[in-house]
Amino acid sequence: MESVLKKYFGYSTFRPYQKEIVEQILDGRDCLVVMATGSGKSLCYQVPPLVAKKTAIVISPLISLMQDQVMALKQRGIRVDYLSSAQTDSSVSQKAERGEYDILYMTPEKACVLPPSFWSRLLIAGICLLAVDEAHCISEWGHDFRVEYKRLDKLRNILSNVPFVGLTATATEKVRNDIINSLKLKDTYVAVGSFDRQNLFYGVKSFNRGSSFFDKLIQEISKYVENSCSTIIYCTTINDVEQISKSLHQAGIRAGMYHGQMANKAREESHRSFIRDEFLVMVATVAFGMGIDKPNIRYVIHYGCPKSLESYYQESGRCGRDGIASVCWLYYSRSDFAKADYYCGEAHSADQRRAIMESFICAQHYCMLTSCRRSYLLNYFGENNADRCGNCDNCTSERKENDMSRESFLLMGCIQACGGHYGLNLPIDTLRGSRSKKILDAMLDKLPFHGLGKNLSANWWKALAHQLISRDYLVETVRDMYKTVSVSSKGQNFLSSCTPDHQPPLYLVVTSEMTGDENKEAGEQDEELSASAGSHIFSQAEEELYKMLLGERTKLARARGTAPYAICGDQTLQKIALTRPSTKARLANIDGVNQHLMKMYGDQFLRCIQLLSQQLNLPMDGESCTQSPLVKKAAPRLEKLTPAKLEAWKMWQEGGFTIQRIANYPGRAAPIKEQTVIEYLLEAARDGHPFDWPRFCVEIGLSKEVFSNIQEAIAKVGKEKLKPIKTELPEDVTYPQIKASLLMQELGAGVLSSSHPLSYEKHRGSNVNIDKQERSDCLFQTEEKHHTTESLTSTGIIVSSGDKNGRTVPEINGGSKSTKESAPCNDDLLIANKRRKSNAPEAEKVEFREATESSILSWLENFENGVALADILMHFSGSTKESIIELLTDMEAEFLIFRKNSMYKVM
Ligand SMILES: Nc1ncnc2c1ncn2[C@@H]1O[C@H](COP(=O)(O)OP(=O)(O)OP(=O)(O)O)[C@@H](O)[C@H]1O
Repeated sequence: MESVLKKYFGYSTFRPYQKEIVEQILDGRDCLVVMATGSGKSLCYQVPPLVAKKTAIVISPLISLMQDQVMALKQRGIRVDYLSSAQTDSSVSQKAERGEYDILYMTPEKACVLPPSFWSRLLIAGICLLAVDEAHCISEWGHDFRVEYKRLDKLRNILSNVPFVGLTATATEKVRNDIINSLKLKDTYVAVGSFDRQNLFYGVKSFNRGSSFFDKLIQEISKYVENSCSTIIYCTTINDVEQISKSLHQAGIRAGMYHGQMANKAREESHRSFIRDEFLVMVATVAFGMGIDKPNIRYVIHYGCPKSLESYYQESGRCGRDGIASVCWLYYSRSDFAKADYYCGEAHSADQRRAIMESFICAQHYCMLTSCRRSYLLNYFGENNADRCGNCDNCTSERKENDMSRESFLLMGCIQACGGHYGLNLPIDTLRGSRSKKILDAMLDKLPFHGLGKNLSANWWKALAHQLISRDYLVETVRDMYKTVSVSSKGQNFLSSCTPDHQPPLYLVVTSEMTGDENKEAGEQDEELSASAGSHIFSQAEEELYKMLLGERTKLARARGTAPYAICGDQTLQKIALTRPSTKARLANIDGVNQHLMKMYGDQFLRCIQLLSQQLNLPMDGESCTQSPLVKKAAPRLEKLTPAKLEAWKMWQEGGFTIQRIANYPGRAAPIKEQTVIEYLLEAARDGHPFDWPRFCVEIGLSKEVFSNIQEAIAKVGKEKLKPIKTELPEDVTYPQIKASLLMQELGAGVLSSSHPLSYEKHRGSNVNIDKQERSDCLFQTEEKHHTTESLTSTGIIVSSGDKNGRTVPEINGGSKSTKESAPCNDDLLIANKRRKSNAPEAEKVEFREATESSILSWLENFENGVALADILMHFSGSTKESIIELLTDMEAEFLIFRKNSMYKVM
């Protein structure tokens, strides 16, 4: 599976859940996959056909979406096509029947009208799965119901033994059950991932439509365009789409339009040009939503409050799908909130109308929120999250708070006095002393609150009301088409502790609506983020190189008639700009570089990298930054390490040596302490050098349990001093373990994300010499457990020592001796032995083996999880180090092997 992943997609690791899902599908099990937008659901159905060498059928709701996917997959060397009314090539169907495709996309309409003979022939040729993408369309409870989806159950009878897979990014419990029932899924493996899109910044602003707002918006968008970043502006009306497009054109920004009243051809053309980066801004209605799969959209603007949080999540989910930090701003004005009637017009029943109203109210609350936006969004989808995400406007900006106890008392008191029968307008008008007919008829002018709030604007009071709603002092209830506002029990408690002269303090945020600064801050906050998607990880020259590479990729794509992102992703180009590989092997090892890319454009890329790097005076094969460039928070310091530290780090990270081996390395004048080696390594990690945390945790015995104990101790006594932390912990917890935990905490997202419970479950086994029990609960575990220590004792041992040049020289040790007794410096061999599959040859015979392409390949095949360079050198001791490395390099460039975490594996 991993070989397929690297070979076709260029990635060396699966994202959370992907591997499990692929395994289940390959086992023939039905699956329901509910994972965030952009989380990589497609890969779950794209990998199995390449592993099983049978066709995958994918049902997809939109022709344009299928065409995009087909275009991108073809660039990966995958045999793929689609069937729909738009398909002009009549041979596709026959080729499909002969099993000539890895993946065949089709619309639900097409799937339902294909004759039984098509399916029986395909069954004979071999089908490995039927995937239903955007599966929420099957449910009337979903926000995008499509009646044709309901008829897909017919296929279940025809393809009774083929695993069915439903995939969606938005599905409530009700919708999930609907999908399972409608598709007749059996014994379903349900994978529900987090909805959190960590790389997205969420922000909201209220605004006044007008030229000053437009000017600011255009300035903002220009910055993205200058940095070759794509933007989508979602509007709620066609009128807005046209007006904004016009303003952009007048400002000299090329932008496309997409809405329901455009002719099909014009819409397709617009979509096509955007996907191909022919223009970088798309102004659209929600018609341009589901399935838009351009990975490098950096900015999504909502111009007006969306109709529901579901659609907001879907549309903002088009942003940053490649995982690079991206920005979503929502601009709303109060007039948007009056659109409830308009949206309710779509309803077919009273229930549906209520559901639409409720969704719309939640979207309004999202707009007015003063607390963490991500937390609110995730809660809405039933997921708990920390109170503050640190990556939304409410978490990042310093908000001024004032004591608004008197105003809250007046507003809640007035709402209460009005009997809780009205929406917000009437109580607020009463407070502001209105003498309108409605107020006089209801005798609200007789209330003691009448006129007490006339010094503040109606919008000010509404902004206060929304804060009180979001803090549960007030509740909104939908009755038929109307909503009413009343005081909650929390609000009652507050009121009962108030007198007209005294109210307990109630600090609330002073929002821009309260200060009347609506347009002042439009888009200002993300200025830093918008400057350039990758600028924080680049030097100036590297940034220049990155932009040049983007340009070269565009040229290449135009020449091939495809989209630039289909050649390779922005993230891959970022890594190329950072590392500037000089050889095919180094280029091939970059995440996102697949075999097809190497074959088609490898030489061209290498020439271009070399030329541009020379122009910019950048050395080739620069230091790579493995801290994810996606999350802005953890930018590496990359300070210079002393030679001793750098050497230790290189031996460990690149050479695959253990800490013990480095401490006792024979080439050293005198051994150093293992603890010193650990310090060196931690320093390298802190300085942003690539670092294999899972292996490190295994080596220092930092289990999940120890890690959480240390976290608890830190929470209790702080992190300033080590001693108090140590005192809090059981005696066997070591200082290195504490230091490593502190550093992991400090480095944050990039490191700790891998401690997700699932990745912990996934990473079993170990490649170092610690006992079985210890290994079983390590925090980060990287390898499968194939061998126990016991099985090693029967193995013949080669003890390695090194000559002055660091070359390994084999020595013979008795075949029956225990590993532990036999050698202080045989860790590398232990690594290899432990990784060997149970059917691997029993004993190492001491021979001076020669390395050839085939001898290396056939030996590596015995090691499912790969072999470190040191092991390979030791095993093929009949060849020189240089010749072995040259061979490995060639094989890597040819995609015969691949290197992951310093281990070489057969592809
Ligand atoms: N294991 C991986 N490593 C790196 N990138 C990946 C991996 N899996 C998927 N991706 C990339 O993530 C991006 C989003 O993936 P994909 O289109 O499958 O998302 P999705 O979950 O189907 O989203 P949506 O529901 O919004 O359509 C793609 O550019 C894809 O190539």
